[in-house]
Amino acid sequence: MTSAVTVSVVRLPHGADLPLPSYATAHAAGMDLHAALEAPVTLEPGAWGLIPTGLAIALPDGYEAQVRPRSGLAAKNAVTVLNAPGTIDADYRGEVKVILINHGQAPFVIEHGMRIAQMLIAPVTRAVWAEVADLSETERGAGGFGSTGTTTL
Ligand SMILES: O=c1ccn([C@H]2C[C@H](O)[C@@H](COP(=O)(O)OP(=O)(O)OP(=O)(O)O)O2)c(=O)[nH]1
Ligand SMILES: [Mg+2]
Repeated sequence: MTSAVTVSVVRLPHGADLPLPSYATAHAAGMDLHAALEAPVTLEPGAWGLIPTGLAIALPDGYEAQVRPRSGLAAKNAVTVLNAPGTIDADYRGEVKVILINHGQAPFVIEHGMRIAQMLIAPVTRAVWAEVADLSETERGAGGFGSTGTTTL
């Protein structure tokens, strides 16, 4: 059994009729987020929008929530999360919103209750700096951005 953390949640009035996000299968990593809309929203080709979920949450200290695309929307409609993965900070108390972009060639209509993205809860590691004059040497060194080539052989 995967461990679970308790996340406080408030359902805002415009999402009061929607179910809380839930895991679609026994071992799903993400909970699907629903659009909480007073009226349908149309994203024209190339357009993006901030889509409300009707939820405000309080994560435990040491955790974040990540807002990620749903592959079905991407594969079928070229609709994805513009800032993926979106970051929800543990100290954020505003409404969770999803920045959706329509990369497709047809308008995409978002209806109230539509499952538009998924949210993962993940532990956060914070860093402290150790400023030094030189970094340790490695085989890679400063090579990057394709320095190892692109062929499989
Ligand atoms: O997809 C997202 C991304 C962010 N947020 C909320 C929660 C997050 O804690 C807050 C700030 O997000 P971020 O740090 O990514 O945005 P910013 O542009 O740096 O804004 P800020 O200056 O408020 O940190 O906005 C969302 O609701 N959805
Ligand atoms: Mg920020």
